[in-house]
Amino acid sequence: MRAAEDAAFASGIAQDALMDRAGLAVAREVRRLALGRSVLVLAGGGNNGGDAFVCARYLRQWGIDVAVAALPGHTEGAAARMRAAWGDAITDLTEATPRPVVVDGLFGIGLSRPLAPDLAGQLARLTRDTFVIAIDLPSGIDADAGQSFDGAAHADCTIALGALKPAHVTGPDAARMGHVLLADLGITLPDAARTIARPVIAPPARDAHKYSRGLVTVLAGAMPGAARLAAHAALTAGAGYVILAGDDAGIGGPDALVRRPLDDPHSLLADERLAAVLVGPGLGRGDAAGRLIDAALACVAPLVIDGDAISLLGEAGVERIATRSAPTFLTPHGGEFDRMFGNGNGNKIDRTAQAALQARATIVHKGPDTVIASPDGTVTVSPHALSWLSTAGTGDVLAGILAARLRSGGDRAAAEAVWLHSRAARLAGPAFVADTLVDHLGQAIAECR
Ligand SMILES: NC(=O)C1=CN([C@@H]2O[C@H](COP(=O)(O)OP(=O)(O)OC[C@H]3O[C@@H](n4cnc5c(N)ncnc54)[C@H](OP(=O)(O)O)[C@@H]3O)[C@@H](O)[C@H]2O)[C@@H](O)CC1
Ligand SMILES: Nc1ncnc2c1ncn2[C@@H]1O[C@H](COP(=O)(O)OP(=O)(O)O)[C@@H](O)[C@H]1O
Ligand SMILES: [K+]
Repeated sequence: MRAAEDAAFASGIAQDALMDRAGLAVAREVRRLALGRSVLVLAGGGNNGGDAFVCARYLRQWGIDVAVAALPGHTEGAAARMRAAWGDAITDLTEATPRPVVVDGLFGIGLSRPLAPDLAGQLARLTRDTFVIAIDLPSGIDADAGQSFDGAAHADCTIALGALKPAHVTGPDAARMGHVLLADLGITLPDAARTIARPVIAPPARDAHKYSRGLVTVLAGAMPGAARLAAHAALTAGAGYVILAGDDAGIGGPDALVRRPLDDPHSLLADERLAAVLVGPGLGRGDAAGRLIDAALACVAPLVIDGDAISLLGEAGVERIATRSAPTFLTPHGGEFDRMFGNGNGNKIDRTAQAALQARATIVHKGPDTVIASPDGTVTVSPHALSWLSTAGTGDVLAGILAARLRSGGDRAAAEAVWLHSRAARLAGPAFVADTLVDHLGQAIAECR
């Protein structure tokens, strides 16, 4: 964001003009959300405070009852000019009284340390039982989502300026922001990371047949129900032909699934028509599992590695995956990710992007803030999954959808799969069972026109 702002300034946009855009964008939302209630604007000493003074000035101009409480500020620069342009009463934070709507313009991306306890106390006093609108970020939150600080503010609505920052979409503080709105400041941004969007999925070609649509083989292990769930999801998400291979794979599941024994995995996986192989759901962690993983890594088809297979491969697996000739996709939850890539520093976006480069694989790092990173540097974040997804088996369904999308989705397969999975969860409503997700995939796909 700072680099993008500097580039905007270098191209001739004045800092005051940019701050005016920011403050005006916030003021418009405050006017809309305040519904005639009186407003208290809190302004910090930096540019976040500058935005706050601009916001207060517009609100006053529009006839809204607005008061300002501020921290001491710089004596020069754009923020100081905005403070001067306010030209009205400013109270000290300690003397301010709460109002029904509070605009938090104390700190944004310039926060460099946790809030001091007395400041955090004042903020808590002024924002308790009020409707809080945060400028860029609730004050006290680390924009890079690298760490969580005590005493940070919360908001009912947060207006992200120019771009979403990592903390808006990932990490524990995303839950403190309320509804996040993005204000376009007209700044050109680098193509760093994107949030997920509804994909476009075309129907099969006129001359499609089951193999052209994709033959998917799912390897079953100790808990065959999980593999069956994944295979059923693959079948429903658009694969032409799904083989469920396992010694105990014959019971249950749709009749359209083709069952095969797993006595010779190498020859099973040598089929040139394979669009994808999936290993991991319910695999178990014994010797048999290790042999299946070896066979899967050795095959020349695109490979999805999930669950137990990721845990079994662990750190030593990274190099083995990186040297595969065909594309590899990993779908770890947080624990599995750490087992393979370590519990390093940095936010989830950076860690996942780094892991994708290391393993030369596309990583779908799951959770409430699923991050998809590809070895070509592309990063997509899915920040709004339904928390009802936190139930056993939903990951197996995702792995199956991904395996199905590889043939037609190519580079976009992982984002397609995550979107369809998330959408199916919404369609399934609250408190669903993982199996039910599969029933809603058809509707989710129908929406992708
Ligand atoms: N560039 C632009 O023109 C535009 C920028 N925009 C806006 O600017 C925001 C970023 O502004 P910013 O960089 O000035 O930082 P900001 O968040 O106001 O805070 C920094 C001040 O707080 C201080 N400080 C830090 N931590 C502290 C703590 N715990 N407790 C106490 N003090 C602490 C720190 O001083 P320090 O002590 O660290 O030297 C510094 O004085 C951004 O989020 C967006 O709203 C938009 O208007 C578009 C135009
Ligand atoms: N709190 C949550 N909010 C949104 N999505 C979640 C949450 N917890 C888990 N999920 C999603 O549910 C799925 C769970 O996968 P996983 O942990 O592998 O479970 P399992 O192995 O039992 O299938 C993932 O797609 C994950 O992103
Ligand atoms: K703020």
